[in-house]
Amino acid sequence: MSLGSSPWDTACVQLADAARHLGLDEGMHDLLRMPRRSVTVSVPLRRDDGQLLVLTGYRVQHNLARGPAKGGIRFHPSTDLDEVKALAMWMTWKCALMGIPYGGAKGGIAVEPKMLSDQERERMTRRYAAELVPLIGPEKDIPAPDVGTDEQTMAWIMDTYSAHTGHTSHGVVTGKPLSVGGSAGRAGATSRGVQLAMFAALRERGLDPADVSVAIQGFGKVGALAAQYLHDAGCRVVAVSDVKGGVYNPRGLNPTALIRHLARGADTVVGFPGTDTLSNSELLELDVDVLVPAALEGVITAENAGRVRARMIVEGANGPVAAEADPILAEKGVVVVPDILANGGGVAVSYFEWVQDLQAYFWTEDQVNERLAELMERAYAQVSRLAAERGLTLRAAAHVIGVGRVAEAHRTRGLYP
Ligand SMILES: NC(=O)c1ccc[n+]([C@@H]2O[C@H](COP(=O)([O-])OP(=O)(O)OC[C@H]3O[C@@H](n4cnc5c(N)ncnc54)[C@H](O)[C@@H]3O)[C@@H](O)[C@H]2O)c1
Repeated sequence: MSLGSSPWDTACVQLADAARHLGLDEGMHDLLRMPRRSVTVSVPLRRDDGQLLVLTGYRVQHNLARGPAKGGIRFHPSTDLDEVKALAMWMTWKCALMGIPYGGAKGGIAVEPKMLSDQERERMTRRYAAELVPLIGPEKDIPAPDVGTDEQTMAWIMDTYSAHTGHTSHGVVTGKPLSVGGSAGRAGATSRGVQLAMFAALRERGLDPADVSVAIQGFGKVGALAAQYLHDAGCRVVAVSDVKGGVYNPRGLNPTALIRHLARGADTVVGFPGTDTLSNSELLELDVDVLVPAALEGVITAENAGRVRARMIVEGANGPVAAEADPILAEKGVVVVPDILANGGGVAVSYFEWVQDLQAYFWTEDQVNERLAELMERAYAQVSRLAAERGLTLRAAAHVIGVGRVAEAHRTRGLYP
């Protein structure tokens, strides 16, 4: 397969590599590539000024062999079916790698949520959720937050679904507020997982996490808390960015102060006192020990991979490294801790949330964090061991494990009819 740079191309190249390594036949490879269901819905929205705006929404259930579909919902202007298919495929391998009983899904609406009022966002979310009612449910497909969505979005989806089914259904979404069946520890879970994966990779190479410098692209739900946790653990977070640009201080930033700055109403990290401004592309090429892309996919490509100076990339985002960039990074000796491992903490605690919802019995934050650490450390150890045994990159090993488990589930279940 030729190397491409779209998210779907990248996902297909990664699957093809794993399929080759596992010796899967062409039929199984096709079965694993094709999304099980792809739905495109029209999302008509009455704006506050009375105008009608018709948006396009998607939900892709990539694979259901290991359990109900699981994956986030994204509100972003560049969301399209190609992107959602890729993100859904990565969810399938991620859930399998993390050892949790889910298939993979993803959804989204092509929209800039910041251009909508709170009321418009609520009406849009509820209409989209209503279109998905026949598809989603605690035993069928369980959405969660992603780029441009949050706890409140999940509460609206849960409420809309519950209104349609006639009873309160906590387990239909995860990443909910605590007041409606959310889990302690979910908000920080992806970022904690990023930290756990990063520290495991550093320690394995004899590096002390407290000695490393880090640059983080994306200062949203994943990036901001990753900055916070890494800073608290002693790392020097020298640069962070958002869609408007980045800030840099070689002596280290104070993520707590930056988060407070945004909470007080600033709409970007750019201009934060005591920092220099830098662009997103400059951030990706900084001379740091660890780079954490935590924004969108495809930011490291064949064009800029050669200029990456970080020794390690820990993928907080899904698909930030295009397939064509992977061999360039490997050649340079850059260790890539891949998305399906590094950001698997989010879906791990989503799984815990769903388990708690189904049992209507809730855990403490310490219990959640302890079990998250167990799952992350187990997945990291399995990937690292296979990579060492077979001379694979961490990404290839992670895919071999994830894809292999899904293929095994298909073989065990057999084909209907
Ligand atoms: N939220 C989760 O639990 C979770 C779990 C696993 C993986 N992820 C992945 O992590 C990534 C970030 O998700 P999030 O939930 O933090 O989203 P978010 O919407 O909370 O934050 C996204 C951040 O990226 C920035 N951004 C957007 N477009 C950008 C661009 N073109 N260049 C630079 N920065 C840009 C935004 O300004 C914001 O700071 C995504 O790839 C998502 O799929 C999220």
